Amino acid sequence: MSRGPASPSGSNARRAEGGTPSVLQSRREAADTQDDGAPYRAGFVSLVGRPNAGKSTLTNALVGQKVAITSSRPQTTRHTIRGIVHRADGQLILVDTPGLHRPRTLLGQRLNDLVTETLGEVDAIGFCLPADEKIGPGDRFIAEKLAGLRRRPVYALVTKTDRVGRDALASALVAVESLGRDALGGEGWAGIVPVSAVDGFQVSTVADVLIGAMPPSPPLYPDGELTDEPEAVMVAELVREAALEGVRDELPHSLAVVVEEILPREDRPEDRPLLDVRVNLFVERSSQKAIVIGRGGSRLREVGTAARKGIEALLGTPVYLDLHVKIAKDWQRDPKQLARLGF
Ligand SMILES: Nc1nc2c(ncn2[C@@H]2O[C@H](COP(=O)(O)OP(=O)(O)OP(=O)(O)O)[C@@H](O)[C@H]2O)c(=O)[nH]1
Repeated sequence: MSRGPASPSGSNARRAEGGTPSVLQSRREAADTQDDGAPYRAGFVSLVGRPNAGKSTLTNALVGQKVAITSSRPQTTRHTIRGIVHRADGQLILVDTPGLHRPRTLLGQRLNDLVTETLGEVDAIGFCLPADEKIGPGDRFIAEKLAGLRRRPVYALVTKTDRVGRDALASALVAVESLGRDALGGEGWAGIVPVSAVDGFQVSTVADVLIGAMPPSPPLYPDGELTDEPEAVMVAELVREAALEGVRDELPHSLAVVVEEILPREDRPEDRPLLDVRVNLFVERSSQKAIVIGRGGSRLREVGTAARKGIEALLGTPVYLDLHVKIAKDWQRDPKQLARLGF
């Protein structure tokens, strides 16, 4: 099973384009126009920034729904997670990258490679710089990397403005502007937008600016599809594998697994995080439910233990796994149920 992040031209993007591998080329051939004559725009955006800069929180605020795992501990986002912003005038596919940092370990080097790879494919980049922290060597390192990708517009998003007063924000903006001129050369940033994902200040302005930077294109994803979260897909696979272990003949295709929620448990000490993972297993008949659960729940406990180990290894965090077995009668023959189960 692949554990790498999905790239912006990954499986779902291809699906939305009817199987064409090159999303970036084919979509430009058929752009729609809105009533006011302005073209509909759609494309890929990557939010970068050092660990804890607020990338995941801003992704959630833009999408309007919790999609990424946020935490006050740095480096929680190991995989690229996408959220999709649907608006009347365009669509943004957000690629949330892990904290870009100076490579110290092999994993760090791998992460940096992934980030650079991702950035090579997007249409615009939002560089998150927290308003309440001084610009440091980590930020300069990232800015220099971005300078190597000059073709993409880079917007400075000055995050967490709710944490500072007016004067401090003004000085932060001045510092960010000069970082852009020094590191990127020329006119520096394509734009600077102060934003707070917590109180909502200018979140829609960030979306306006980024949509304006996208190429004219028809929507790349169907409306309502908010996220293509590789974690959820992989978690579902791990549970499905564990649930089918030893009973494949009895439950050939009758098992659908849906990840309802992956959320960090609140009120945990910073050094002991816990993820709550809630998963539903759908079978077609009560006889199949009995097989999955086993005598006195013994089999379901084994399934839970096996799946939990895999999920913890995947996400790198202790996990509380909550499994529920439900009957969805004849789900394989019912289009409505199939849609609900993600088929
Ligand atoms: N007050 C305030 N806090 C914020 C804001 N945005 C993020 N935070 C907090 O800053 C911390 C880091 O935010 P994340 O969104 O997880 O940061 P990230 O850049 O995705 O971090 P990594 O996954 O480590 O790269 C969390 O504790 C957030 O709650 C904001 O606009 N205002």
